[in-house]
Formats: sequence, structure tokens, C-alpha cells
Amino acid sequence: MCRSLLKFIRGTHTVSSRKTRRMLDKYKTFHVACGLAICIFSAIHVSAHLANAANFSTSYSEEFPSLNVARYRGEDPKWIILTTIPGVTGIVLVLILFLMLMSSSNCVRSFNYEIFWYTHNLFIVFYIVLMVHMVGGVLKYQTNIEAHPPGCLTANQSNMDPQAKEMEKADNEERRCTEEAHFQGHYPQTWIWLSGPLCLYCAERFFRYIRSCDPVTIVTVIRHPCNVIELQMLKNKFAARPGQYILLNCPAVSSFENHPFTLTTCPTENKKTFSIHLRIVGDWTERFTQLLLTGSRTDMKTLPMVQHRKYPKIYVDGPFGSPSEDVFNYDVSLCVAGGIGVTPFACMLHTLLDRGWTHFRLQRLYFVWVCSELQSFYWFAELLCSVHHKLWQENRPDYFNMKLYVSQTDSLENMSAKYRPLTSRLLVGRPRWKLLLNELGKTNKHKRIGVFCCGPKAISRTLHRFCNSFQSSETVFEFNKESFS
Ligand SMILES: NC(=O)C1=CN([C@@H]2O[C@H](COP(=O)(O)OP(=O)(O)OC[C@H]3O[C@@H](n4cnc5c(N)ncnc54)[C@H](OP(=O)(O)O)[C@@H]3O)[C@@H](O)[C@H]2O)C=CC1
Ligand code: HEM
Repeated sequence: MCRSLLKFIRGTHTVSSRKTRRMLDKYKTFHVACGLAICIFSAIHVSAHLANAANFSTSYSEEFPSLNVARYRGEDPKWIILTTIPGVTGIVLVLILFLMLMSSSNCVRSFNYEIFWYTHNLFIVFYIVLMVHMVGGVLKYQTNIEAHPPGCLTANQSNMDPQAKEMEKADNEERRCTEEAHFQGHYPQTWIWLSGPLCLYCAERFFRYIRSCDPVTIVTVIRHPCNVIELQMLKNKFAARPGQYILLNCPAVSSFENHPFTLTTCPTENKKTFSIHLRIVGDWTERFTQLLLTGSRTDMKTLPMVQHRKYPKIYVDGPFGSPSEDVFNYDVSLCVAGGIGVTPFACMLHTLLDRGWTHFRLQRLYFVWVCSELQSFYWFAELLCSVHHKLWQENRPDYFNMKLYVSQTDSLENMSAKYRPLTSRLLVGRPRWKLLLNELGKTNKHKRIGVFCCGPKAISRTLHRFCNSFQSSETVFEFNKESFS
């Protein structure tokens, strides 16, 4: 989960292979797999030590008292657990893990991200308790193997009955040893395994904290249809690439919550501002929007300096990498956006408009955008028309192929006449993915098409399935899933 380190590795040219970069994008999936593995092996570990506690009670050894954890034979195993350091710390670890696992489920994260986020930060307590877990010294090893080889007999010790004893006298003499067996608790080794990853992660968080401390100035706040707010910001030394996202923190709403937003414009030589489009869907975005719009006229594009003081203080952590950065690294790319999931692709199109298509490997871009309402398309209608006109002027009409789908037809009206290129590409209903992919397959034979999807999970799942099942030796659809939530 060292996002900045991953973004650095992903962005440098050392990771030339797209396959490796795509693997780096799976860091969250890998993390969840590790988290679940921790839970599964912890369950096995706990079961083994519960059996262990029962054994300590029933197999109490008078012969080797230092090996006992029970205080007497038949002691209640529950007491052995509740009165030893490994026992008590083990219960705390299991409780933390259970809370983290339950709060990390998709439903909790989408219902209330804060519950997940607060609970998940219990990992700090988890690691501290884990370091203490081993100091109890329950697991022991013998320190004097040479002086007391396992199975040997000390002077007053015999494990044979008298009759047999006479017969084995000579043999026993050889098995005599000079001292009692001595045992010592294992030296705690957990910190050896944890110190590397923890130091790396702490360095990552420290770096992110220092970087996010730089103040951010809100330059413009624009209200868009369908509950979307555009925020244009300025931050010293902030640089980003299209497709990347930031973590936004607004202490006036909550000091501990960092919400991810994909950039819709990146700073360029001519324009130092960067922007995000946020959809007001939860309590954090609602509260944040109230603070943004309180006392400022929402019809003004750029606010006079005097208004800046009215804005809440915000911090920006990032940018962080994402699969969408690779849209320009294919000959042909298909970008599918669902609703506000258009944001990473809007950033692409801004970059295409600023820098032109000749700077990139990409030779053909298919853009499919599905929205419930027609007004949603106004979020980036100007941008889409500008890109369309620019490519026609540069005699590359085939470069940018866009299809806009409006899925809810009850409130359908005509799009504004000034966006004619969009009106002629507007379709009603949801896309038929299989048909769409077949059409692309036919017009792009022998190509590896990069498929990028950002939006409701249902679209990603459906499209991913169709890309994998697309049977054609000539065309390959390589699915790149975009998600930070
Ligand atoms: N970088 C990232 O990872 C980002 C991710 N997002 C995510 O994108 C999502 C966008 O949310 P929102 O704007 O509310 O989107 P909506 O819920 O409004 O859905 C957008 C469109 O997708 C359509 N749709 C839903 N499922 C399918 C499907 N299986 N096949 C075809 N079309 C489908 C909907 O059709 P219908 O109306 O018929 O349901 C609707 O027209 C959010 O979950 C957000 O987290 C947003 C920004 C960035
Ligand atoms: C049990 C299953 C687990 C699941 C499903 C899970 C899920 C997640 C998810 C989805 C994120 C990303 C949050 C985001 O990007 O906004 C995350 C982050 C993180 N998780 Fe887990 N996790 C699990 C277990 C654990 C465990 C056991 C630990 C450590 C003891 C842990 C430590 C972390 C850390 C340190 C982060 C990074 C937070 C950051 O820096 O952004 N997780 N986890």
C-alpha cells in the first residue's frame, strides 16, 4: 500500500513492460489477498494455540517444570490464556483483525467509508501488540543439548522399572548425563520480519504527510448539473500525469478522512492549476460542498482574490498512479466511462487538446460514455466538442470516435444546439458491449486494444467478462480496471 513508491516505480522508465505496470496497478487486490491470508493463517494459529493451552493443562510435566505454562496439572485452559502475555495479546490481535476484516467488506466501504478508514487504522495497534505477543517466552528451546542430550538420564533420574534396571545397567551408564536440561524462551523474531515493511510504509506515510502539508489554494469553484462540483486548485510544485488521482483532506469536514478524486486537468506550462470534478453523493462531499459554496456566488467562474478567504483549508496528498495512465500507450484504446467515472478520461482529453495527438503512440481512441441523464454530458461537452473540432482541423477525423449513451429516457430532451457533434453521437439506452467489441474487432484487426473502464462496478465486471471472452485470433482486448474505491 505504499502508493507513492508504486507511483514512482510505475512512472519511471525502469518499468517498461505494460504487463508489469498492470501488475503494479493490482496492488490493492494483492493487499486484500495478503489481508485475507493473515486472517486465515491467524485462525489456524489461534486454533493450534487453543489446543496447546489444553495440552499444557493435561500434560503438566513434573520432570521439566520450566516447560510448563499451566501452574498445576488440570488448570483451566481459559485461565492459561487469560493470564499470560501471548494469551491476552492474542485475544487483542484477533479482535482487531476481526474488526478490520468486517469493516473492510465492500458493503461497509461503500456504505460508510469512514467506518472502514477509522477501523483500518487499528493496524498501528495491531503491529505494536504483535511485537509484544512474543515476549511471553512460552515457546522454549533447550540450551544445553551437549550436556543433556535429549533422552539422557541424570544421576537421580531413571525412567525404567527395577527389574529391567539391572539388565540395562551397562547401557544406562552410557546414557548418564552430567546436568539437568535447561530451557529458554525463544528470542522474539517478529520485529525482524516486520521492521522492513513497516519502515518502508512509515517512510511512505511520512513523505506523503510532508508533501501534503503544502497549502493548496482553491482558485475556482463551478457548479455543474446533476450535483457535480468542479474544483480548480493551485499547489506549489504539484505535477501530475493524466489518469492519476489525489487524496483530498478537508479538516473542517474531518481531519482523518482522505477522499480519492481523479484529476480532470493536470498542471501544464501555461496553466498551473489542476482540477477535480466531485459528485455530491455522501456526507463528506455534501459537507465539503456546503463549505465551498457558502457565501460565494456560484455563478462566477473565477472568484476575486478577496473571496479566497471564504474557502475551507484543504490538503492534497498525491498524485497517485492508476491504469488510465496507459491509455496513450496502446495503438488503439477504448475508454468506457459510467457517469462521473468519466473523470480520468476527461483528463486524457484535456491533454490531447493541449499537446495534440502526435506526441503519443495512440492512433485511435474510442470513447464510450454512459450517463443516466442528458445533463451529465454538459460536464465536459465543451471539451468533447473542442477535441472533435481540433482533430477534424488536423485532418484526423478517424482518431477520436465517441458514443454517448443516455440510459434513462424519461426526461430526455434535445441537447443544446452548440454541441452538435455530441447530438449526432447520442444514443438512447445502455451500450450493447458484445456488439460494440465485435465492431471494434472488425475495424482493428491484428491489434491489441487497451480497454479502460471507470464507473459503476457493474460496467467493469460486464466489460471485463466480454473482453476476456472475445474470441478472435486477430484482435485482443486488454482490460485495465480503474478503481480506487
Ligand atoms: N478513478 C476512479 O476509480 C473513479 C471511480 N468512480 C466511480 O464511478 C461510479 C460513477 O458513479 P455515478 O456517476 O453515480 O454513475 P451512475 O450510477 O449514475 O451510472 C452511470 C451510468 O452507468 C450505467 N450503468 C450501470 N451499470 C451498467 C451496466 N452493467 N452496463 C451498462 N451501463 C451501466 C447507468 O445506467 P442506468 O441508468 O440504467 O443504471 C448509468 O447510465 C462511482 O461508483 C464512482 O465511485 C468515479 C470517478 C473516478
Ligand atoms: C482482512 C482483510 C483486509 C482487507 C479486505 C483490506 C482492505 C484494504 C483496502 C481496500 C485498502 C485501501 C484503502 C484505500 O485505498 O482507500 C486498505 C489499505 C490498507 N490496509 Fe488493509 N485490508 C485488510 C487487512 C489489513 C491488515 C490485516 C492490515 C495490517 C495489519 C492492513 C493494513 C492496511 C494499510 C496499512 C493500508 C494503507 C492505508 C494507506 O496508506 O492508504 N489491512 N486495506
